[in-house]
Amino acid sequence: MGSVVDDGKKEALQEAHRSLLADLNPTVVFVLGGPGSGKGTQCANIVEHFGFTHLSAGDLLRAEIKSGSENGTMISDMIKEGKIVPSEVTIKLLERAMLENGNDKFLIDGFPRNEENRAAFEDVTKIGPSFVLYFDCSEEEMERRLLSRNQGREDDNIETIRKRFKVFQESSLPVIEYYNSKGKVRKIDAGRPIEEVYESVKAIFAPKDEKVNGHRHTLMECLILFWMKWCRVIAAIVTKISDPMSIETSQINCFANGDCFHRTYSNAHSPCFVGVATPVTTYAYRTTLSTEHQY
Ligand SMILES: Nc1ncnc2c1ncn2[C@@H]1O[C@H](COP(=O)(O)OP(=O)(O)OP(=O)(O)O)[C@@H](O)[C@H]1O
Ligand SMILES: Nc1ccn([C@@H]2O[C@H](COP(=O)(O)O)[C@@H](O)[C@H]2O)c(=O)n1
Repeated sequence: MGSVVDDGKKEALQEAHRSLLADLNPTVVFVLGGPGSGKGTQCANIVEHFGFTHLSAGDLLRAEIKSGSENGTMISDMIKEGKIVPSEVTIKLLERAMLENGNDKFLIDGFPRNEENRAAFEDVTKIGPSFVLYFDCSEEEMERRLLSRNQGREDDNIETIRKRFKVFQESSLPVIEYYNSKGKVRKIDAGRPIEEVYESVKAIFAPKDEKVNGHRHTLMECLILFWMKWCRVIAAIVTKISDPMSIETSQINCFANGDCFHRTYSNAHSPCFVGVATPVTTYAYRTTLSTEHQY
């Protein structure tokens, strides 16, 4: 046990860390879903393509046990029982990991696991998630995955798995419902093969700028085409005035029909279709408002 002075120093250091983190004001995405729903697997993909840092609360707790910390035994006992470790411990680990890493975009996987986790994190760090990625998967499928995970985890046995499912239903789902009531949940059907799940994940993380720029660029193309066709008509009219016999009907037709411009943007799911029509061009833009992404 530390002295009062040591405790005071630790508190001051903790406060300094908090204020640094608040200044950093990182983007945080909470990644939630039942045990074995594929959170870690998909986080690895997101890290690779979207520059986030993956922080798994479970991994941090397991590392804390290995480090020989004074909380090690308590954490180990909780994990074996599938119980949720007190927020204070997990939040300190998360804060430290965020500061040490230095990135400003984090996927926080497996946290908040209950209402206490959620309220304490927001209260202490003053950070709210940009959104919550929720991997929805049946217990049957999750059980199958966990029993064949083979990573030597002490909690991947049928007895503990059942306890973890119960904790997820009773404590974690209400957190997802809380964020859903704030419009922050992006729900993914996680019962599909890894690549298919990632397609849905990707659609959520794809930078909006890319879509906006793509949109502008296409509109610009439309305007250029439109302008070029007017130039050709004007040229044809001028030619006709100067030499009435020289014009070919194709010069007029190409304006009316030849280069109708169709461009669609789509990514598979239920599309919302927005079309803008001009006399000579049709510009079509599809955005995906996949119902899957709404909780
Ligand atoms: N879509 C999928 N289809 C089949 N197997 C999958 C899929 N996603 C992940 N898996 C496999 O299932 C197991 C559990 O996946 P993962 O560790 O990503 O889940 P998790 O949600 O992070 O679990 P936990 O909460 O217990 O840490 C792993 O062996 C992984 O390879
Ligand atoms: N916020 C959290 C996250 C995890 N735990 C404990 O760790 C176990 C394993 O978590 P995974 O996300 O790696 O599956 C979990 O069952 C809890 O015991 C926690 O307490 N709090």
